[in-house]
Amino acid sequence: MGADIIDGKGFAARVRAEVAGHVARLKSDHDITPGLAVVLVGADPASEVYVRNKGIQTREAGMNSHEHRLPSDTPEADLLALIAQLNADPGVHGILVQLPLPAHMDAEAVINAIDPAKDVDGFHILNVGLLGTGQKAMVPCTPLGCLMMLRDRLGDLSGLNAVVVGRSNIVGKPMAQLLLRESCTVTVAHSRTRDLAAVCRGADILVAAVGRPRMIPGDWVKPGATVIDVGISRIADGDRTRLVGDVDFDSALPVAGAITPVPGGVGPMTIACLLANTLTACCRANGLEAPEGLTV
Ligand SMILES: NC(=O)C1=CN([C@@H]2O[C@H](COP(=O)(O)OP(=O)(O)OC[C@H]3O[C@@H](n4cnc5c(N)ncnc54)[C@H](OP(=O)(O)O)[C@@H]3O)[C@@H](O)[C@H]2O)C=CC1
Ligand SMILES: Nc1nc(=O)c2c([nH]1)NC[C@@H]1CN(c3ccc(C(=O)N[C@@H](CCC(=O)O)C(=O)O)cc3)C=[N+]21
Repeated sequence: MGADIIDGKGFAARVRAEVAGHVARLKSDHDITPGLAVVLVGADPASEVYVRNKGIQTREAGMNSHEHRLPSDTPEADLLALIAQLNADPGVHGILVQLPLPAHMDAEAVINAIDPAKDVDGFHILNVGLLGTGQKAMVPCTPLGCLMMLRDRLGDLSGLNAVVVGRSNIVGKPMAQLLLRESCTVTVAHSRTRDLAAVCRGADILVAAVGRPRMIPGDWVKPGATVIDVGISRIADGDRTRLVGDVDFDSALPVAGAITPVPGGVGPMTIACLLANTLTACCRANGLEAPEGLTV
């Protein structure tokens, strides 16, 4: 026995192909090409990799990619001016400002300056409120990707015990909202949670979004549970480095029913969902129905 390894990389490739199909039809039927603008402030090497991958995959899906790189000492007013320009640009349907931002910037103010209809990260307060009240929202990419994998694996999620470890605005909280919408019984755990091991052992669905390498051992996993590992940490491995998740994969594998690997799990789905959200935003901006299955 042993868990099925959920192939996020393969799943993401299928989602991107589906997006590309819709993009081609938007072009042929309506002469519209979705456009995604990604803004990177500063030169964090990990962010550079993500932004480059996003650009490549955006173009592969047939969309226009607009990359804006600003120096780390850019005044906040200049970033807000760029956002205003992108908000007004009819060729830009999605705007993503890579986080974290430099400390001198007010990330909340920056995010809330984005036109909510173009907020493909789903971080704007309007989208957070729409999601929380069950209305049509832009849904954050990482939780959306996790939900797609869970639905694919489990079908109906209603009544299942879901534990989300982590309560950030970008992963933990929106993940909990989505699971609640699916009628799971949701527990959100965090750094103050008492007896996290016992809480995790009750989970039919365990989503780990903490950022502490391999903090969840196999004996915290309920036998047969579906484990979604969002965490990505770079650790030393001899004289090289490698990526690991929040879950200790080797000890969880014999216990879980299914588990996402790191890398190759949630990460690729995040980018695929960013493209899906850009397509959704573009359709809605043009008064067209967004394709089903690519959003909630
Ligand atoms: N695969 C992907 O596409 C993505 C991956 N990530 C990765 O996911 C991870 C989480 O990211 P993010 O949500 O932004 O992180 P944050 O640092 O914003 O949040 C971490 C959360 O983990 C909680 N936490 C910290 N220590 C513990 C502990 N010992 N026990 C239980 N909970 C704890 C914190 O609790 P408290 O609130 O009490 O401080 C907090 O709620 C990171 O590794 C990040 O790199 C992030 C985005 C996308
Ligand atoms: N506004 C904003 N939106 C984000 O969605 C956002 C962000 N800021 N800041 C940083 C985090 C992190 N993030 C990842 C996306 C893809 C992978 C990914 O594709 N990972 C590959 C590995 C990539 C590698 O090898 O480094 C994998 O897990 O297989 C990881 C992490 C999006 N984020």
